[in-house]
Amino acid sequence: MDGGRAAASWKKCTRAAQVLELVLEKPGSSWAGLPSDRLVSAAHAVARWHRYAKSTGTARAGRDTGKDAEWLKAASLLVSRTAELQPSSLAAVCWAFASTSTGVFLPRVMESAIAKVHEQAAADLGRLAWSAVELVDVATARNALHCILEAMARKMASHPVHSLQILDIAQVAWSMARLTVRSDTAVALRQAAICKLSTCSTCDSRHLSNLAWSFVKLSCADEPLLKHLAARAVDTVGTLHPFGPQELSNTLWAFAAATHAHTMRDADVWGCLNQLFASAQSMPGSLSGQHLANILWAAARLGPLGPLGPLGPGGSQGRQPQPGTLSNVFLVLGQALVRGRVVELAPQQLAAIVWACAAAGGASTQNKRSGGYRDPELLAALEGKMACRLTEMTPRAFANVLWGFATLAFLSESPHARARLYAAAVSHSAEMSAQEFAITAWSLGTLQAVVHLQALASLAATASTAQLPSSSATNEVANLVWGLSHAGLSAGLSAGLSESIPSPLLEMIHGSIEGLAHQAAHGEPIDLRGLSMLARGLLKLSLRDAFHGLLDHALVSVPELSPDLASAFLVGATELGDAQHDCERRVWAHLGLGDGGGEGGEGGEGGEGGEGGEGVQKWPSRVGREAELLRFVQRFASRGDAQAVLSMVEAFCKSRKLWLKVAGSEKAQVLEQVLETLRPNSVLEVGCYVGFSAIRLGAAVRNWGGRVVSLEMDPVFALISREMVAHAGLSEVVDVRVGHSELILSRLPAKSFDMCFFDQRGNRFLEDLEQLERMGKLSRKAVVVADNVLKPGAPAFLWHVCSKSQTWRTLIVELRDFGTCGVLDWMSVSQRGATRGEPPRGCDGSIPQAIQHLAWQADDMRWRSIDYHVAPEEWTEFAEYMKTSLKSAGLEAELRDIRDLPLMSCWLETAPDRDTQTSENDPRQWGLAD
Ligand SMILES: C[S@@+](CC[C@H](N)C(=O)[O-])C[C@H]1O[C@@H](n2cnc3c(N)ncnc32)[C@H](O)[C@@H]1O
Repeated sequence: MDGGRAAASWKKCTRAAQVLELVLEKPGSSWAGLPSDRLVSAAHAVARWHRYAKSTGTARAGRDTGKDAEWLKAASLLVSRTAELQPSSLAAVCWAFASTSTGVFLPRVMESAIAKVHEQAAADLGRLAWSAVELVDVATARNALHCILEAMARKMASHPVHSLQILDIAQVAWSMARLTVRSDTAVALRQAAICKLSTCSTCDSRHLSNLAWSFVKLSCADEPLLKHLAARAVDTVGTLHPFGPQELSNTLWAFAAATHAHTMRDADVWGCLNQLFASAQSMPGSLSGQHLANILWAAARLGPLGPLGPLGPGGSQGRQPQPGTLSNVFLVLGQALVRGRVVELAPQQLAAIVWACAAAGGASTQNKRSGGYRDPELLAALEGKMACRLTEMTPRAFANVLWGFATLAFLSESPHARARLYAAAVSHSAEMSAQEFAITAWSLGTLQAVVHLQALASLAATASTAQLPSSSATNEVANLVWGLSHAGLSAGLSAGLSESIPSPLLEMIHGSIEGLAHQAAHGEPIDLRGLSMLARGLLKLSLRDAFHGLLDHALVSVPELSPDLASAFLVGATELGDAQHDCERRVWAHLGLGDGGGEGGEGGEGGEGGEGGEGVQKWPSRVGREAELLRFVQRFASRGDAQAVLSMVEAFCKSRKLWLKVAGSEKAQVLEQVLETLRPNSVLEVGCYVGFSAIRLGAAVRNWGGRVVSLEMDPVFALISREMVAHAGLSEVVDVRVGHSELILSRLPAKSFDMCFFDQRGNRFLEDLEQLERMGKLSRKAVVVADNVLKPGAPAFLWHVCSKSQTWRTLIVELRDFGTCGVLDWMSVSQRGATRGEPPRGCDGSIPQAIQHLAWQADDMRWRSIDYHVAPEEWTEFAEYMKTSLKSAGLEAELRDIRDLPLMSCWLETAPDRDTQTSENDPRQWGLAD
């Protein structure tokens, strides 16, 4: 408690203290001789003293009034005299009993007080309501409160609202919220509160926080109430009654939980919340674990557009965040937790904090994007505490914790601890709601907890229909299906898994697909991310009918397919090979893009005719500059001249001062060097974009009869690439395939690759590499070249190929990125089949925490660069941070001068050992024209 308030309370309590000493400590005091009104005053004084001692935490009284023999004597005397007491005395005695833990006497006096409820003044009704909460029997408490509310309603109807005090309103509303009593009186009370708040000059912070908390709990905190509360709260900050820890925690919780606060975005309300967060940051040591949990939850829930603004880059680059920012709230309060408060947390509070950390940047179960506050020390502390309380966690807490850990990509370093948490979550899944069940499936899939996912899948087989998502909840169905499908994929089981899908789940999937038409007809928003997850999940589970149904319905109901969804459809359409449904053509037509050029075909004839000419493709506006690039190339590079196409792409970037995400300049030299040295016959590229590097790879391997497969998840880019490749005269060498690597790697023709170029999202590098290895799609001495392994980075992949796996030998080359004002970057060149020395000690196969953290930061930065503009200086700072952090993990560039590149030829073992010589150059294996 702060000094100001303590002093004020002290003054009020001086008399109470005197009475206490006089009455309770005087030996031989005779209660029986006191008249009833004196007894009531004494009870009042004792209660006041008790409350004061409790709230200040001072045990000055050194006594627990609830057990004090003298007080108990007085209390029982009061009970025996209830018939003599006036209504207001009855209310005072109830209040005294409720305040002094002498609840055993409360029911009788309350009964008498309720019998005279209509004679009570408004202030007494407030006290009575407050006291009713202390009744042990909840039904009796609710009945009493209903009587009090009725009396209050009458009072409000017959008296001017001004006659009520804020305290009376707050007490009644608080009691309703605590006892979950719903009544129309709540609305009248809210109006009375608004009226009082608009006229009173200062308010006690306790009343404000109680009003906010209670009306939000009663679901009737409307916009005017929140605005008035915020205005009074701002006046209160800095007065004798500033917000203490409990008031801060309750008020911030209430504003975050009130749906209006999210939509109204009122500058005054935001200003008030900002001040309250600042107060919380100024007193981390006074906040209990519960307060910290509430405040962090509120900070996350108010979202990146909230009073504290978006989660800044501070956390992701090891910078100290600015005061008054969301990152700083998490930093300051997170440190308070790590420094000892975690031990106080109940399981639900632990779960709320993990959830808050993950949701802080705007991630939700619908949207896993950048952000989140990922402090490994805090997460490890929370996880450690949770490990001791697993049996007390509710199913909801498990779902929240797993979602948080999956979103923050936090895997405990102890496989044992991890497995215990997952197993406990699965064992509680039978009691989970549909939403929790679906989120748990998604989380276990993301965390790659294959064994536990399989256990969950078998539980889904016996789950009650109530537990499976309703078919209208597309997002939940998608989370569930995608999560389950991930178990199959990771375990290499995808085919045949469809048989183990329980029929209620199948019905639900079909129901949700059929619901699309209804959603579209009623103008309800369609969750495209959910649909693409569902499409990928169905494909991986080989649920052909459902996939077909989804495709058919989506083509009718979704006006614009997202690239992700369209590419999943195209992968599936090719696989279904269903001429009758003509799926592939319909998807391309839906994208407004002719027939998509077919597999490895020449693509649509491009731009010789110039803008608007016949046969010219009309590209979607989102690919404006890529379409312009294609027209530029078609216009200025001679057809069939691959080198000219490459030069024109670079010229286009220079002339337009544009940065295109292509591996040009020094990065191109690394590719050339590997190609020349290794002369690979079969090359796989993941991430084709506009085909720039695919053309470079194709032009090289054509010299020795090799082939290139290049994967692109965005169908429109894939089509542009095909046109670029065709213009370069390489359609017979380069096969551009549409699809996300997650889906398409397993669908590539049965052959192995001598060289791979990874240029997709860095955090997929490792997953894709492991999948290729599992499927035996790499030749024995295959080389994997990976781009952007410093900026934004691919730490988990680097750690795997440099430190963990014994089968890879890696050279890291430091160079300048193409077109970003020369920001530093790394490319890695890893060769398979070369054994290195002993594995690092203690290496049990799990990714070290420091690497996991860097991987998450890399992903965060990548998303930020997609969502917002990231300036070159910020990239430079990030690259430096990554470099230092990777160095601490033992990962460093060995080749720093691009002129030393020829040295690579000594390092690479040439003439890769090929496993499948026979089939490699059969064009039919590649889906290319003969
Ligand atoms: C950096 S660009 C590739 C540039 C290209 N390699 C070049 O140098 O010309 C990355 C591309 O990869 C695609 N992509 C990202 N993740 C992918 C994945 N998992 N599978 C297939 N394509 C992916 C993106 O759509 C994007 O077009």
